[in-house]
Amino acid sequence: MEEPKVYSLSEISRHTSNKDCWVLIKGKVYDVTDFLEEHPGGEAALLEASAKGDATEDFEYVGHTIKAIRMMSKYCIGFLEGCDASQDTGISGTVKEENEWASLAAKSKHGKKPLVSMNLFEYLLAIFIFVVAFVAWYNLNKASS
Ligand code: HEM
Repeated sequence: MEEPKVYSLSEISRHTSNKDCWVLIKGKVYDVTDFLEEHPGGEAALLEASAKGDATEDFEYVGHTIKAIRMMSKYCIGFLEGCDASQDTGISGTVKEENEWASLAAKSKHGKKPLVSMNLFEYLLAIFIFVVAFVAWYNLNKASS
């Protein structure tokens, strides 16, 4: 099997243009030149992250989906020297889920709470208030007839 290529930081820092763009994420080096135009987060985000030296923080801050993580292997060209190539870079643990229906249902696009959101205690309290109100209404009705 072919040995993974190992690059120094100074070598990686020579590839920061839109004609030749590498990004370093969690010790892995990605040649994203062909992906610049397709990147849903825009070309500028990748170029800026590339110029920064280590794009890990920016990449994680965005919170890429599993779909994006799967795409990455296609662009991986090697490792930063000193990084253990056999080690799991752990990127998958830092991303948001691909299927975001559950979280979208829980909060709106702007991070606001949904209009109706109750926990068990609130449910029981609502039922209790309803029962008390019903009993009071029933007793009042009975007394007046
Ligand atoms: C090989 C590396 C990368 C790949 C394959 C990749 C792929 C993707 C994909 C598929 C998306 C669409 C949303 C998703 O599925 O998560 C996305 C969104 C985005 N990416 Fe990347 N990305 C990479 C690196 C980076 C880096 C280094 C940055 C630096 C800031 C970045 C910034 C963004 C931003 C800002 C968005 C838009 C997020 C949004 O609108 O919610 N990406 N990327």
